[in-house]
Amino acid sequence: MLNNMTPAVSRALDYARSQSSRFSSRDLLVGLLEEEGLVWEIFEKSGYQPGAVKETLRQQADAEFLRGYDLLQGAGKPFASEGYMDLTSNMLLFDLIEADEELKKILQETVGNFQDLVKSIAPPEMKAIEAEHHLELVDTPDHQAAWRVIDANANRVRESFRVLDDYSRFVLNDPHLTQTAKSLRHDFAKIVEQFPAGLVSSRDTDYDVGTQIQAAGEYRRNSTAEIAMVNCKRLQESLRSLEEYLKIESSALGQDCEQLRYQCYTLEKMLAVRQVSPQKLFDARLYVLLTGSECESSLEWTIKEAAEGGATMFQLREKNLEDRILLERARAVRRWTRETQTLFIVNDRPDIARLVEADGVHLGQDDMPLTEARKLLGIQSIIGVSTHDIVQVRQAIRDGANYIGVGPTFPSTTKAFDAFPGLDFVKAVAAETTLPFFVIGGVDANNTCEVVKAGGKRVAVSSALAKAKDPRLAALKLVRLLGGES
Ligand SMILES: Cc1ncc(COP(=O)(O)OP(=O)(O)O)c(N)n1
Ligand SMILES: Cc1nc(C(=O)O)sc1CCOP(=O)(O)O
Ligand SMILES: [Mg+2]
Repeated sequence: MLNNMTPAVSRALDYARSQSSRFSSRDLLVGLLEEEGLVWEIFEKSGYQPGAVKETLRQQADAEFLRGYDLLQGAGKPFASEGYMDLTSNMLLFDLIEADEELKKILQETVGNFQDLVKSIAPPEMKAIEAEHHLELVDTPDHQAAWRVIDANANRVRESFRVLDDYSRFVLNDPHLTQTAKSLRHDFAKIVEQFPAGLVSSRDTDYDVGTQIQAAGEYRRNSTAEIAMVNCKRLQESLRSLEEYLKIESSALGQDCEQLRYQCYTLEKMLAVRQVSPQKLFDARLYVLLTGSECESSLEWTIKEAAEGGATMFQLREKNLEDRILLERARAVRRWTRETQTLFIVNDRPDIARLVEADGVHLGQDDMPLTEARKLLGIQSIIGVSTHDIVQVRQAIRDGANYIGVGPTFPSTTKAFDAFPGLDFVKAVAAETTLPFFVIGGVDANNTCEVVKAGGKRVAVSSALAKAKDPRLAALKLVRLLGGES
């Protein structure tokens, strides 16, 4: 075996030992996957679901596998000739798969690309894999104390990430947020992989004066949303503490924690925006964009009729009015939307939205940036963003949009476009996020079924309602096609 092992391998070994004194190769592999670091990433890149692999392995009978100690005897041999000094987690993975036929068979039978997996860990490609670094554990009382703090906070960070992962996945059901939380968790695992191998020895729970002290209310939460927010704060505080105490050991790792903390603020913003958005936004199916001069009849009548037919959200989209007239019109629309108990969004203009106490503003890619508009309007206002590709969708989510417009889907008589991302874009957004999104651009009763088939649950329309002789009936039809109640 190579002379030393990296901290990740050492922790995997600790895990295997904790399972049984006669631990098996399976326990070692589960230990490597428990790290959620390099090995996890290798599995993921090879098309496996590492969490599922871990569960499959756990369910196997222990007797089928080789003894872990036997396997460790020769571990890393193929790599030693390449000049490697330490046994790293990907070397151990290679040895496990090479030596244990049972493990190999299970991995071949599990969904994923076994060939890719083997290729990515075979010795010649080793140099392409990010090297693991690790710090020395300096053995003075002060350093030991610092490492105790670091170890405790690393555990808090891992735990909080797990809570946020679960919230994004099981409460919000959101692929984009789940992926974001997971990728931050993996970034953190990469930082932890660089901690010294003997770190667990600085853990001293028996003498930890904090284990018996509980803050009042620590066991009481009122909602899953509160749990998520509390854990966002806990995560940030723990990262801050890590950042400080790591400065004694490695300024680079301290900076990594700082960067991660900033990314966690973004995650918090993305989660918080779901919680403050009014229920009416989640319930909205039909969103109507209106320009006074484009309405077949008066703006007031169109709003009231459309609301009777089931439209629950209106946007005042005036492109050519002087500010005084726009302000006056926006005030009137605010009155009518209050009367109909519908949401009112002003297009393009956060200042007008604020003055008339609208529910929010809609911003295009060339309008004021969302983050600036948020400063004017605050967290309680709805801010929607137009998106035309998936990169813009991801950015809008990161910036804290309450909803997005997704289009143009079909040719429109209201606005001319050169390109149409169309229904493929709708499908991509539906697979990416559970943030409310409105399919827009030429949507009417003739194509709403296609929108629904592509995964759209909400539409934003202009001419289909503004030009309708009977906006109430037109709204009713669209809402029915969307599968909602009118
Ligand atoms: C719901 C919704 N989606 C998209 C738009 C378009 O906004 P933008 O790209 O800024 O274009 P204009 O409407 O300002 O011409 C929208 N208004 N509403
Ligand atoms: C203003 C606007 N923005 C779009 C976008 O895709 O960003 S589509 C669009 C026009 C919507 O009107 P109609 O329903 O009459 O086509
Ligand atoms: Mg605009």
